[in-house]
Amino acid sequence: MQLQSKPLLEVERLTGGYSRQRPVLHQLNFSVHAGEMVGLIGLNGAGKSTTIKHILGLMQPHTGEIRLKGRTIQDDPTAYRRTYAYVPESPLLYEELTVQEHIELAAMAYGMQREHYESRSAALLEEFQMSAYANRLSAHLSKGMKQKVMIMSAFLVRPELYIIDEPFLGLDPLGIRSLLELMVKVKESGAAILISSHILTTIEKYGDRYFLLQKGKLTATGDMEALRAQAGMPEASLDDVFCSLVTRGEQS
Ligand SMILES: Nc1ncnc2c1ncn2[C@@H]1O[C@H](COP(=O)(O)OP(=O)(O)OP(=O)(O)O)[C@@H](O)[C@H]1O
Repeated sequence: MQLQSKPLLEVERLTGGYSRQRPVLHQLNFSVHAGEMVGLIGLNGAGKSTTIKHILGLMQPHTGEIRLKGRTIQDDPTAYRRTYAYVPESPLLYEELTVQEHIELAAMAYGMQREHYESRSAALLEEFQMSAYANRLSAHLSKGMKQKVMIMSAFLVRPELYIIDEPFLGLDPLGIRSLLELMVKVKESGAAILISSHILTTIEKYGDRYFLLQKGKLTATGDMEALRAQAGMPEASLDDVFCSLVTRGEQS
């Protein structure tokens, strides 16, 4: 893949976390380009969600800088936030709103025109087998259905960057397939995807590059070939490379 010269997302020397006395992330440097899917991988507690919270602008870096399309969240908070859509690990919905109302809310937050929103939302509801539930209150949805609402809201607004945190666990097989197909489609149309997941066999099939986080530090980055080379395992799967690299990291 030909990478554009200017990355969409730039994370520079990011040190951050929940208290300045005990940072969780240490001097992270990475970038994500338009048209690529990057997998953020690491053991439980490695710092994946904390990294994502910093990128979303929910947490302030202790030191370092995060830029989306060249600007920080301080430069222009609205423009910064409209560049990405976020699918959280656990669905966060307003219990008293319906599926359709949630999707509408996302459209409004991103300033979408009504005609775009209506046709796209109908297509997404169909794709995720949710048309029959469009008017159901979110309080009455199953866990996977709630997750589908978050996914549909993100894909509705067609952002330049999708930030997706562990999406595969609550979804049924058809939902997973729909999500993966959509991810391929938006990537082909030039969007970037930063996805965090422990389901490495799936990530390996779709990812262009991977960032391996260990105890808040980036210990490996690159495509499968680069990771295999670092692990000294020329034919290995991402799963095997991951296990080998993290075991060495935990012992060091
Ligand atoms: N709200 C919080 N307050 C204080 N420390 C936290 C908080 N959330 C997470 N941490 C700590 O930050 C570190 C990184 O956690 P994080 O949630 O980023 O890991 P993760 O890689 O996303 O893990 P998982 O794969 O389990 O989701 C852990 O040591 C965790 O205990």
